[in-house]
Amino acid sequence: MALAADQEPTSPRPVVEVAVGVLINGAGAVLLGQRPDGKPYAGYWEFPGGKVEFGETLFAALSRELQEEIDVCIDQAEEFMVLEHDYPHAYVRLHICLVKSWQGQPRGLENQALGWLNIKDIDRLSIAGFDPVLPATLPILEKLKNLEVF
Ligand SMILES: Nc1nc2c([nH]c(=O)n2[C@H]2C[C@H](O)[C@@H](COP(=O)(O)OP(=O)(O)OP(=O)(O)O)O2)c(=O)[nH]1
Ligand SMILES: [Mg+2]
Repeated sequence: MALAADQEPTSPRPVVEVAVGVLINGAGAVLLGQRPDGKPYAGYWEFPGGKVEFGETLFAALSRELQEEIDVCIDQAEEFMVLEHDYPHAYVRLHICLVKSWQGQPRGLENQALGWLNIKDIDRLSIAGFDPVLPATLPILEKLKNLEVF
């Protein structure tokens, strides 16, 4: 018996692995960037990062992306959480790392705005000037509220 179109088995969507860096400074603030024009969800705030390339370790991908996007060289990274999200443009798996030590002053190399958000202001994103945030970035911010910073 033929299956109706909406019952046909669908091939799984490829998973796009993404390395995401949460830079935390000495004042308990995290760095967000605004997605540049031309990318899906342009204008939305996110943590710096991007797609892991074939054969790359997570740390190598994170180091490369943060160099390319915000011109910093990271000294270390700690795994913080992993989450998946099904966007219309891609099914992504985000590997989120905390970065507490880096070299250089962050600056937007893709003409993107950057800003430091104090963890205490996570419930006031709009007032703090970080609205809208990417849908899959919100659970990261939720978990950061529970972080014992210092
Ligand atoms: N960097 C980053 N990506 C995120 C976050 N939240 C979230 O859903 N994403 C999604 C959006 C994208 O689909 C994907 C990251 O891809 P990207 O567009 O940053 O990739 P990329 O830097 O390699 O950019 P490109 O070279 O492909 O243009 O992960 C986040 O907080 N940071
Ligand atoms: Mg990126």
